[in-house]
Amino acid sequence: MLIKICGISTPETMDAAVEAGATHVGLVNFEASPRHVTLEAAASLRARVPAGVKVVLLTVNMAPTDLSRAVDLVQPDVLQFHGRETPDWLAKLRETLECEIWKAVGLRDQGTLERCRQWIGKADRILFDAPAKALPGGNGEAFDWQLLANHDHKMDWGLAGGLGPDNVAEAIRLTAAPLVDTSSGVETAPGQKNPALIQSFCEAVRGA
Ligand SMILES: O=C(O)c1ccccc1NCC(=O)[C@H](O)[C@H](O)COP(=O)(O)O
Repeated sequence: MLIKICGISTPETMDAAVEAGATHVGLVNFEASPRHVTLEAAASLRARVPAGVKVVLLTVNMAPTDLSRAVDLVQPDVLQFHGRETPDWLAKLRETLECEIWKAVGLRDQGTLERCRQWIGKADRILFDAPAKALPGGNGEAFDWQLLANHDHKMDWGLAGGLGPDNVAEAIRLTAAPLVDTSSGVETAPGQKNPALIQSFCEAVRGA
């Protein structure tokens, strides 16, 4: 089971996520987010992460030149896109960059799920999240997990949106998600990650 702790912004919580057994750690580069880290700070946090744990850099509608600087500086294992990026652009990045390309999609209804087929062969993984609200992600809201129950997935995927230590086991049971992602659910306030909650989340996933 893959576990992503997203929106890490301090060395202490990065270390806590790694020690708790996260397989992926997320860094948000989006100024409107309470979890925003500059590319320089992201590079410094990235340097603490041991081989074997994948670093995910999140961007929203980043210009191609800025993206290339971000990749050079942070050297992420995964780029996660939360904006209006097109399938063709992501496919091109997938061909040219060495990192994995993930696309986050706000899952509103069955129609959204069907339109997600457009990412097959264009992205390495799709991350089903709650529909965007104030932020494109990290809003701490769950969507209707029943949409994914028994769904015939044609590409790698993950589940995000309002997951925390108390509900992640139920989410896994209902959806059989191979990867779960949390941000707000392991915080005591927006942007304030808590090591004990990170540990509880990882334990709840492993116990599911
Ligand atoms: O976390 C943010 O602030 C954020 C801002 C802009 C784009 C994406 C963002 N987060 C993306 C994530 O992968 C979150 O972990 C995911 O949306 C789940 O968040 P939450 O519901 O708070 O657990």
